[in-house]
Amino acid sequence: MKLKFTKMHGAGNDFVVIDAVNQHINFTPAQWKALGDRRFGIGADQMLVVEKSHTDGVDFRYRIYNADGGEVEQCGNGSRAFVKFVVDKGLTTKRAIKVETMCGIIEPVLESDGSITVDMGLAILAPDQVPFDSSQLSGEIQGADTLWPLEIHGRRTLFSVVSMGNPHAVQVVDDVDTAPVLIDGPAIEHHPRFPKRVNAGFMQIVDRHQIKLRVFERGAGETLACGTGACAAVVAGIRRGLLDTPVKVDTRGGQLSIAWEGNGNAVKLSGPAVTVFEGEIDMDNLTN
Ligand SMILES: N[C@@H](CCC[C@H](N)C(=O)O)C(=O)O
Repeated sequence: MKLKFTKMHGAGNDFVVIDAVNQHINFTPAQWKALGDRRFGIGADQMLVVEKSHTDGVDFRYRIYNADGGEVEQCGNGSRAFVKFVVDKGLTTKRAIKVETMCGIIEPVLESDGSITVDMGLAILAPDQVPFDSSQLSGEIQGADTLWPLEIHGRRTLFSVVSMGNPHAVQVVDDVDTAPVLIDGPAIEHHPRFPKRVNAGFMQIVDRHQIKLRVFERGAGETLACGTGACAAVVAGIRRGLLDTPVKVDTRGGQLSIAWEGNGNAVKLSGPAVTVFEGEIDMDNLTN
């Protein structure tokens, strides 16, 4: 089978985007993994699939597969790429689009200056819904947040746990450039207290409206930017009393902007979405 795809990125978090409105897609996890492979496939942090929604009043369904082939709930940078894709391909003429994801409906808007802002919905803060197993742990209170102590490679590390539909564990570090992201990231991702694994965020506070952030993503490794990771870090930083909305998030691939007015309000994410090239791949040539 020949598959048409578009290669895109949002602040260097890169995607293979597939139109499943006009193509029939039914791939195995091994095929998704093969597509995402940077040597044997196209290469991407995530594969994004654009489908028609069957829910009234909802424009599209958006499915997300990590580079390891697993389907996941949410992808913030991908949601901006998604909007650019459906508008550029003429799949919609709307500028405010309702999109169904595995964890609910998000509402991205293409602004008149071409930038894309996504209403990512509410942050989920109850540990068991992240999901995070906090049994027999005593958390430390900081501001309105509870920090959970976990032992990572013999060091006691304090985490905020936040779900943006997908799970995040955020820690504050002095310097993101020297933080042990590649060493501790896998240990945090697979820590037994996160039953669905977790995305591991390392946040350096620059000032009350700016952070630097690196994220070791579940199922993808360290990426150049993580949209939901940026949302989770800013929510954690505001709850801890370290940040005030809005917050600029500097990642290794570019800058994202996050606004959050506190409990009961949706998290808003803005940032770039870029098309790199279009292609076609013969699925039969993939090694899986
Ligand atoms: N890059 C993403 C998040 C993609 C999913 C994540 N790796 C997970 O497994 O939850 C973003 O921009 O949010």
